[in-house]
Amino acid sequence: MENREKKEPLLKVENLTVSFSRYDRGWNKFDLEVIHSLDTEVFAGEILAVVGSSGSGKSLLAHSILGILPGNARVSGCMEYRGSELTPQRQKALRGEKIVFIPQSVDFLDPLMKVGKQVKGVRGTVEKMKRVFHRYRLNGEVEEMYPFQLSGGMARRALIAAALMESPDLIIADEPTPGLDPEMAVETMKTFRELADQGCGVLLITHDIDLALQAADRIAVFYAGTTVEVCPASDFEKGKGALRHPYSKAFLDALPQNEFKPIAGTQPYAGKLPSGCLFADRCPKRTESCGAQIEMRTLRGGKVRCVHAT
Ligand SMILES: Nc1ncnc2c1ncn2[C@@H]1O[C@H](COP(=O)(O)OP(=O)(O)OP(=O)(O)O)[C@@H](O)[C@H]1O
Ligand code: NI
Repeated sequence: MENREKKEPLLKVENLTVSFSRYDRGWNKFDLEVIHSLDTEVFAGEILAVVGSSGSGKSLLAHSILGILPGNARVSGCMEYRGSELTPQRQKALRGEKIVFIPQSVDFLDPLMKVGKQVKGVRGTVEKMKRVFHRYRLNGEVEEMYPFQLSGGMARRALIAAALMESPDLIIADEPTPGLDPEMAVETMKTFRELADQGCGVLLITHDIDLALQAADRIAVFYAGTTVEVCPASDFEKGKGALRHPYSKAFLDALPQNEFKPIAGTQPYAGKLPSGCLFADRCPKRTESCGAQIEMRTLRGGKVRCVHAT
């Protein structure tokens, strides 16, 4: 990945903003901005893990790229795939074929269609399906079952299997491992690594930082709907000192395997965001300069959105 800077990314998201129209108690319409000035890049051959607390905008980023946001969502900013704009037409043409999605919710399975048919999809072959079924320990009977007959773990494996039936260039996996036994979770990461080594780009959204560290090349940290840090995965392994943003450091400290020390306060609500740094009210380094708009900047081989990071 040394030449990454010189290469063109497979996927580029720049200045993405997503808002939802809502109605308040007086039936006045207002916009709730849930993603703000978000940038992400995924290169061919790499796994980028996206981490961050619940509600930080990870799934909405995935849905924006795929073009599957609900009708009341408004999107602005720039998304490019292989150097040209990812228009709704292109999203539709690429979705499920060159850009595959492993959704966070197993509700994405069609309840009225047999699992085998769904996994095989339109273009898959029976032979390939049998191979993928075998790899994900789904036996022949599962083919004939309907989603409601599957356990949570089986449904999750079926979603992964369905994505692997295609020959994707970009895989977007939204929390693919909860409900899987550890062995299957490792198998899934192995599959992603193999696909990345063959030239795919993988955007892996996860709460499981250990798993992310095992698999990912780079890590993007989200907070309250924006990217606060992007860095090589090895920086997370080195520990707090190698990280750049105070939130990334606090996130690492809060993990059970570390100090298990939660950060005081809560992530700000989308309707009540502060004007400058979104983390300022919980940040030990806060000063007056945090009240201004903070841009992402390059620092020590990564990127950070903080004026104090060194
Ligand atoms: N359809 C919607 N209408 C209004 N707000 C929404 C909608 N979908 C998501 N949001 C809000 O957008 C924010 C980001 O949601 P998102 O699902 O992307 O979070 P996430 O990082 O994936 O969280 P989790 O780790 O829990 O999956 C949340 O505050 C959520 O409440
Ligand atoms: Ni999510």
